[in-house]
Amino acid sequence: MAEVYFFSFFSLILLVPLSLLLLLYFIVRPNPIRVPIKNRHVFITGGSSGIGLSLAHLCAQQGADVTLLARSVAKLEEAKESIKLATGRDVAVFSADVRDYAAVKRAVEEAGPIDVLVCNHGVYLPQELQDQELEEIKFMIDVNLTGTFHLIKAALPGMKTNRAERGPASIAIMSSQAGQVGIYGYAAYSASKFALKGLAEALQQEIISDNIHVTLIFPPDTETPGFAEENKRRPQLTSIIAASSGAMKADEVAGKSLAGIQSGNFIVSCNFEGFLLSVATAGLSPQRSYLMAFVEIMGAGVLRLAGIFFQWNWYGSIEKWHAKKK
Ligand SMILES: NC(=O)C1=CN([C@@H]2O[C@H](COP(=O)(O)OP(=O)(O)OC[C@H]3O[C@@H](n4cnc5c(N)ncnc54)[C@H](OP(=O)(O)O)[C@@H]3O)[C@@H](O)[C@H]2O)C=CC1
Ligand SMILES: CCCCCCCCCCCCCCCC(=O)[C@@H](N)CO
Repeated sequence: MAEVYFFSFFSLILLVPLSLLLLLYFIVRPNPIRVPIKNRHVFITGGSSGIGLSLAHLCAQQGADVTLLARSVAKLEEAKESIKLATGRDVAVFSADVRDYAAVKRAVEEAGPIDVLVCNHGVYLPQELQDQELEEIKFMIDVNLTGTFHLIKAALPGMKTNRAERGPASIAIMSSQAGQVGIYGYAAYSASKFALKGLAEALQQEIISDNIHVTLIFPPDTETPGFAEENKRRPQLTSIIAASSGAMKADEVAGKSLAGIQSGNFIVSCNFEGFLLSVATAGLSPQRSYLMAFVEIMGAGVLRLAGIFFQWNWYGSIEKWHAKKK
């Protein structure tokens, strides 16, 4: 009798999760992959400042041929010099606006076939939608979303050429934690960053057979020149809600990003809150890791509850803020 209980106890707390793990081990897709960086052509937009610049340093340190694209020539030259000084490596730079498809195409063609494309450029101008000028709304959509389309469309033909001999390639896209959950003051910005997830999921299915792997990165508030500018105009409630996730240094975010790209992870989170967010918003995204798939399945209910608590807290802050204003 005791043995029967013993067995059913074990089958419940051990056998069930173990068979789930085993099942996941066989069915997760796409299959796990490594994307090498050394001696490969890494093309980074917005590589002249902040997260992109940190990432450029890291890639050059690891022996990649780095190309940077941004608008300001002065900032590009400064970045080029700082990377040469730190790593001894020459970096190619192109001045173009990602909103200008012809200019992007010219730069990408001149730069030569890309192995790792990092769409990191981005602009963020927080404000309540009611008060925000349409021009600023369109600006964020045009740079963050349409600019990313421009880049990928321009780069794909070169990335596909001779891919079999060149090994696995990567397209990494910089979203934001505000691309996983809508945040006060970010109506346009969040929309532009959420949209990147749809783009990434669809694109991965289209290019998996070309051995090109998509990575979506979701940083929290990060200390960069752009963030310093943002802080001058950020609505108080935006800061209060965004503070639910700890701020990071650009170097830390770049480190997480590069590790995620090299592991071919579809979703890359950067801090603990980001990890919780990625489990809470796993949805139908591809998952290469059977362990992460397991965590997502087990965590789904609990993290929905955590999410409800976060909203309770945020709506509490909003209520208090309005009460104080009166
Ligand atoms: N810092 C943060 O708190 C967070 C940032 N992110 C995202 O990370 C990315 C990088 O942010 P961060 O490092 O703060 O950015 P910065 O503002 O410090 O730098 C932005 C970079 O993008 C370039 N860029 C901007 N607009 C264009 C354009 N139209 N065409 C070409 N290049 C452009 C800039 O160069 P130039 O101006 O010369 O064109 C610069 O190199 C963005 O996508 C951002 O949304 C996500 C979460 C948090
Ligand atoms: C279920 C568990 C939930 C876990 C915690 C959720 C915390 C969410 C905080 C979101 C912060 C968004 C910051 C955006 C930063 C950004 O993009 C700007 N700096 C502009 O670039």
